[in-house]
Amino acid sequence: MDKLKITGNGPLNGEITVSGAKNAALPLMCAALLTKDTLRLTNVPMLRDVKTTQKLLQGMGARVLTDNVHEFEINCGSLNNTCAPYELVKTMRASILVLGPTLAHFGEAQVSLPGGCAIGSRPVDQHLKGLEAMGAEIVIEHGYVKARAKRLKGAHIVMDMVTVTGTENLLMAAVLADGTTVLENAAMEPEVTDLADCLVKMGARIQGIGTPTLTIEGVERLSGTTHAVVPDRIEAGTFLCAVAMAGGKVVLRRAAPKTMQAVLDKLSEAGAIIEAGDDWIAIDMQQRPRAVDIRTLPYPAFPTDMQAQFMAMNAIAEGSGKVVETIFENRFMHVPELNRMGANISAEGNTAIVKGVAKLSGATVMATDLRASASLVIAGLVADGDTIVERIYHLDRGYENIEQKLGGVGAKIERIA
Ligand SMILES: CC(=O)N[C@H]1[C@@H](OP(=O)(O)OP(=O)(O)OC[C@H]2O[C@@H](n3ccc(=O)[nH]c3=O)[C@H](O)[C@@H]2O)O[C@H](CO)[C@@H](O)[C@@H]1O
Ligand SMILES: C=C(OP(=O)(O)O)C(=O)O
Repeated sequence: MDKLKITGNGPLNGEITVSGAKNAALPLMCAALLTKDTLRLTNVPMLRDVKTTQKLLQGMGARVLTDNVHEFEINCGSLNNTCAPYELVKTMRASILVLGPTLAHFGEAQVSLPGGCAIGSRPVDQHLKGLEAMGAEIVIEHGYVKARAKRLKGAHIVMDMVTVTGTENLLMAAVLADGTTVLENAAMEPEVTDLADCLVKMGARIQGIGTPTLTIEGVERLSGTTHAVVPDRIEAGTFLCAVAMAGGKVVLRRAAPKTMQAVLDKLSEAGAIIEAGDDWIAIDMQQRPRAVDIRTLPYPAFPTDMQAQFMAMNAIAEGSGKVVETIFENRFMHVPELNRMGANISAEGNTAIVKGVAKLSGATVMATDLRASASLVIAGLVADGDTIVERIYHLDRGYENIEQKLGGVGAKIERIA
């Protein structure tokens, strides 16, 4: 299994191009299930999760053409199977995103229940509750969600909590429903907005995009379109943390600074000089970072997907920072691994206190989720000696060419097969 070897190598300088967002690309690929026409997506990141979604759609009978760089053409005109099997769902929870569009377009869907994962139990009750409110008959049998509805009906749905994929699933279901659906307490994440914008281009009628109340007037059919995936704010944030830790001056190209204000504010608070234009962000860091307090919350507040990376930054910062994780109940797996590298972090419940140390020391570490793995990679950039990050298939789920991108700005990082 591949590993990454990272050798602490001083400041980072140069430019990095940000990829399209994983968390936007996956629902957008599933949106192709809503039309018989071709959906053409550009700026798709080449990631393991994208390949898994491709396999999932192909297994259902979709035709998927890709240049294997960043473009996909997906046509679900001859879909012959409405099932998402356990073998694929277990490797990628986002597979649940086929449920809403498949049910809405084909009148039935079977999706393996995703189950828990390393960061939490992650139930999908809100997805199911919303679809039932729209008239779907749902049973759970043999580990599968089996849903049926001749045509979904518009409904007024108030979600119990802010759920990103829950909002996306119900939005994709509602666009083809009979009548008007109101989704309240909807997620406002930029990836939800990106999906909604693409659906509108396909002919959907959606009001309130980017707000917590989405009003969707169902239409009879949607058509194909071309859509560019929004830049990945989490990948961009990860690189900014790396520079905040290692020092240096880096410009991120093809970024979307408007989608990451909370993260940019925290980096400024840590002492980084941040400048940004429409599609670029420059970071200049010439000092040791100052520790910052963070509390994860739904967008536009600080994202849970950046919590581990900020924990790594706090680990070598001046002072101490309090990190509160309010989204997932088990998202501190990086704590013991960072401590193995010499960090001083104590965690209890959903709160971690990070006392900054002057230096980390390289070690062999591993993580069982994506962002935890990313935090270990950037910690390795500032540790003495070599850090070996094992089990990097997690990283490959969400980062495109991370070793080339960081290597391009001066990091010493290599993949060991
Ligand atoms: C593919 C994708 O976009 N993944 C993102 C998405 O995950 P995902 O959409 O799975 O996360 P949610 O926003 O749904 O989860 C938020 C919280 O709600 C809970 N919940 C959710 C649905 C539900 O039916 N019942 C329920 O209890 C979850 O367990 C969690 O505690 O948003 C998360 C929160 O920003 C991010 O960390 C993930 O990177
Ligand atoms: C938790 C994440 O992804 P997923 O929802 O795909 O597990 C993530 O991107 O950090």
